[in-house]
Amino acid sequence: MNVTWRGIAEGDTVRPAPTRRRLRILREAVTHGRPGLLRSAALMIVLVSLAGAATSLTLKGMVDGAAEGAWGYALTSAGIAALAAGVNGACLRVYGNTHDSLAATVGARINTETVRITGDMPGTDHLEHPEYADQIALLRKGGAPLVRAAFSIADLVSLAVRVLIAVALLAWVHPLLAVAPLLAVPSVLLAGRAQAHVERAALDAAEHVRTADHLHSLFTHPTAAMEMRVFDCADALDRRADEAWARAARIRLGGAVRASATAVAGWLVVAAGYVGALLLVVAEARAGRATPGDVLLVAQVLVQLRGNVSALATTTRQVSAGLRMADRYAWLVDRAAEEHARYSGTAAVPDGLTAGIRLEGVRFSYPGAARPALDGVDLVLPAGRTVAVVGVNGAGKTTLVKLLCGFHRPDGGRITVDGTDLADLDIAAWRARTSGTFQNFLRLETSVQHSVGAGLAERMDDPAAVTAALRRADAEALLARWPEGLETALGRSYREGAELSGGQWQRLAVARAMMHPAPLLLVLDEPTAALDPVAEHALYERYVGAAARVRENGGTVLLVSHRFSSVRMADLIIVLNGGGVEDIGTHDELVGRDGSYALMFRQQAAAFA
Ligand SMILES: Nc1ncnc2c1ncn2[C@@H]1O[C@H](COP(=O)(O)OP(=O)(O)OP(=O)(O)O)[C@@H](O)[C@H]1O
Repeated sequence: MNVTWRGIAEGDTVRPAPTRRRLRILREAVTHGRPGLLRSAALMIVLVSLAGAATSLTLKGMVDGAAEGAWGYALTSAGIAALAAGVNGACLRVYGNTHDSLAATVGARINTETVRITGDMPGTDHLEHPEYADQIALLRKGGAPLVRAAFSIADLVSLAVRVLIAVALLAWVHPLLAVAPLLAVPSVLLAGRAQAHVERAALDAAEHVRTADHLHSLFTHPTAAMEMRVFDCADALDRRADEAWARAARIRLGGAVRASATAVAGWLVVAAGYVGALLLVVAEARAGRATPGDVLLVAQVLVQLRGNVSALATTTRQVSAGLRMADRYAWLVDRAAEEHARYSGTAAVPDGLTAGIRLEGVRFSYPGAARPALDGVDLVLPAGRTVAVVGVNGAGKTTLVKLLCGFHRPDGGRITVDGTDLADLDIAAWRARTSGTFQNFLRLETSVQHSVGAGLAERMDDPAAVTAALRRADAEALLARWPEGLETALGRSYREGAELSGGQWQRLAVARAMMHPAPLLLVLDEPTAALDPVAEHALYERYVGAAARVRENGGTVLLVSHRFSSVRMADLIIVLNGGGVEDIGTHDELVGRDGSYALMFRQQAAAFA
C-alpha cells in the first residue's frame, strides 16, 4: 500500500465518503451516546409540526367565527390555538435540552476516539503533517456537528411533514398557491454551497490560527516567560500573533462573504414567491372568492413556510457540516488502516541477536523537505555492542534512531534485524524489545511510580522494578527528597506536585528506559544533554554498565551524543555528516585517521582542558 501521508502533503485531503458510510458513522456516533434521547427528540419535533398546523387552522376559525358573529366557535378556536402554542413551546424546550445533553456526551466520545485512533497508529509520519493537525483539530470538536446533523435529519422529516401540511392548506385556499413552496428549492440547494465556502475558509485559515495560538500560549508558559522577558520580545511576538489572527480573520471573512452572497441569491427567489402568493390571495378576497380568515391563513402559513424554508436551509447546512465531519472521521479511520497495513509484518522477533542490525542504502526524507535527512546509509550495528553516533547538528542522528525504532519507514533501502527486514517484523513485538530515551524526552506528570513505570507497562505498578530502574539511572537520590517517595506527584498539573529541574526530569526519562529487562535495542539519544558535564562521564559509564543485560542478549546500545569524552567508550563510533556515513571505527581508529572526528574530539578536549 502507498505511503499516503506523503500524499496528504500533495493535497490528498478529506474526500466525500459513500453516503451509506457517512450515515453509518453519523448513526453510530449519535446512538452510541443515548439512543432513547434521539427518539424522544424525534417525537418532540413531530409534535411541534402538528401543533403548528393546529395553530394556523384554529386562528382561521377564530377570525371567520368573529367575522360571522359565531362567538362560541371563535372562542373555542382561540382556546385551542393557545393550547397548541403552549404544546409547541414546551416541545421545543425539551427538544433543545435533549440536543445539548447529547452533544456533550457525543462530543466527549468523538474527542476520545480521535485521540485514540491517532495514538494507536504504529508510525509517527502523520504527526509531521500540518494538514493532519488541522483535520484532527476539527475532528476533536466534531461531536457537536455530528449531533446537530443527526437532529437535523430528524428535523428534515418533520419539516417535510410541515411543508406538506402547508401545501395542503394553501391549495385549499387556491390551487395555484400549492406551488409556492417549490420556490424554496434553490435556497436549500444554495445553503449547502454556502456552508462549503465557510468550511473551506476555516481550513485555509487553520495554519494562521495555529500560529497565533502558539504565540499567544507562550505568554502563559513559564519556560517561555523567562526568554520573553530577557529578550523583551513580548510585543513583537504579540504583533506577529495579531497579524496571524488578522490573516485568519480575513480568510474567514472572505468565506463568510461568499457564503452570504450564495445564500442571499436563494432568498431572493423565496421572497419573490412570498410576495406573489400574498398578492394572489388578496386579489381573491377582493373578488369575493376568499374570506378574511383565508387571507390570515395564507399570510400565517406563508410566514411559517418562510420559517420552515429558513429552517430547511439551516438544517441542510447542518446536515452537510455533519456529513463532512463524518467524511473527516472516515478519512482518519482509512488513514489509520493504511498506516496499520504499512506495519503489517508478522515475522517473529528473535530472543537474542547474533548478526545485529544492518542498514542497506537507507534513504529517508521528511515531508516537504528539500533534501533527504538520510541518504544511502550503509552500516552494521553489531550484536552485543555499544555503538555511538556522532555528527554536527542536522547530520541525521535522531532520524537514524527514529528509523531503527520503526517510527518512520525508509523511503529507500532497508533495515534488517538478524537478516529479517524490519518492515516484515511484527512491529508490536519489535517495540516490546526496544527501549530508550529521546532528545525531546517526555515529562510525564503523574506519580514517580507511574512516570518511571510507564517504561514497562506490565511492571508499571511494581515498586521494586521502579526502584531498580531509578538506581540504574542514578536517580535514586531524587527519591530521598520526596517524603511520599514513589507516590510523589510530579509537575505543575498537581497542586502539591514536585517541580523538577530539566536534568532531574531527564534522569527520570533514563530510568523509564531502564525499566526494560532485556531490550534488543536500547537508544540513549543525548541522555545527559540536560545534566552537568562533571557527572556526565560517570553517568555514561553507569548507563552503559546498566545496559550489560542488553549486550549479553546480543542487543545494541545506541548512544547519540555531542560529548566526545563520553562517546569514546563505545565499541564502535559512527560519524554521520549531511545524512550520510562519513566514517566508522573505534575511538582510536578514528583519531588515528585524523579526519573530522579527530578534529571535533581535539577541539572539545581543548575546550574542557
Ligand atoms: N520533523 C522534521 N521535519 C522536517 N525536517 C526535519 C524534521 N526533523 C529533522 N528534520 C531535518 O532532517 C535533518 C536531520 O535531522 P536530525 O534531527 O536527524 O539531525 P541530528 O543529527 O539529530 O541533529 P541534532 O544534533 O541537532 O539533534 C535536518 O536537516 C533537519 O532539519
